[in-house]
Amino acid sequence: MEVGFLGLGIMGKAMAMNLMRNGFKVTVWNRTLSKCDELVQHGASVGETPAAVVKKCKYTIVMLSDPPAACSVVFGKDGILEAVCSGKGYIDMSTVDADTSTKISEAVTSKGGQFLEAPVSGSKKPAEDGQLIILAAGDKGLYDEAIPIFDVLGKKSFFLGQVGNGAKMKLVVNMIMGSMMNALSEGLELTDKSGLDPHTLLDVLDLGAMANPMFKMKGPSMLKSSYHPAFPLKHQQKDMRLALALGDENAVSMPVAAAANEAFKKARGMGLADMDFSAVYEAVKVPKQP
Ligand SMILES: NC(=O)C1=CN([C@@H]2O[C@H](COP(=O)(O)OP(=O)(O)OC[C@H]3O[C@@H](n4cnc5c(N)ncnc54)[C@H](OP(=O)(O)O)[C@@H]3O)[C@@H](O)[C@H]2O)C=CC1
Ligand SMILES: O=CCCC(=O)O
Repeated sequence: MEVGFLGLGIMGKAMAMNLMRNGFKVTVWNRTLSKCDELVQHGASVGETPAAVVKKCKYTIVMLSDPPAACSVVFGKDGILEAVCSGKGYIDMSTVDADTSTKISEAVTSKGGQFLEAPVSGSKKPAEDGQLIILAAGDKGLYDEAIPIFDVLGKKSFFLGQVGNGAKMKLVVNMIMGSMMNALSEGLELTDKSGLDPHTLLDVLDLGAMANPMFKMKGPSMLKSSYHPAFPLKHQQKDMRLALALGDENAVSMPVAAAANEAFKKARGMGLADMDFSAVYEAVKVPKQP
């Protein structure tokens, strides 16, 4: 099966490579075109523009940073609206809000194309290993056709109904994740400042009901101040912002998430936007006395 892939950041590169390893022919495009080179070495073709990719491929997958990026490849010059038509499937796997997804869906379907949103849970390693969790919504026919793609990219896919539902579910999941990361950061700092060993806290947490892969994986590197990005902090803050807007829309008070968002904003202000989201620990730490 031939698929197009737009967006070769941390996730897109891993996902496109995985598709190629599993026998898919892939045509890639990235705003910074040089990022296509490594994929070309592994057998990918390059499309000069998003429109050129859609023209060539029956299915096009998109994995871009945020709502403005997702919109730019659709509505911009040489964007997919210039090529999408009946018989073309457009699958946006970026994390965006429901309004953005709906706007893109309406534009694609008005040209006769099919649209599916399919944001994912799971980070760089699950993307490399085909172990993502796919939260799809939109055109059920396209979802069924895309199952061979999702089977390679993920360990489980959910079809959640109308466009917007996948985006909302993803934002809820990441809102919880961001709040948990803040709770862990505060716990590590409190342990340290109380004269206890934060490594012991990680051991205790890992043995009890709060044990989880995220604390187990991120905790030790946080204690080394090592924040090589798997999930960039700027994207986690974007997700908190979009989740809080969803809470606003539905009159759901979320003081814990709001406080976590403030910590991610503070971390961005400290220049940590491109570090892993666990770098929020630096924003939570009590400043050392001179
Ligand atoms: N990293 C993770 O663990 C996970 C991320 N996600 C979500 O997946 C999406 C991608 O994440 P990730 O790969 O980490 O992000 P990266 O920051 O690594 O990559 C972002 C991609 O978006 C492109 N881009 C940004 N702005 C524009 C624009 N205006 N026009 C065209 N292209 C643009 C970048 O192009 P360029 O190379 O030119 O900058 C790059 O290809 C995000 O929505 C994120 O929230 C979801 C699950 C896990
Ligand atoms: O959106 C990013 C999610 C990262 C993860 O699920 O580990």
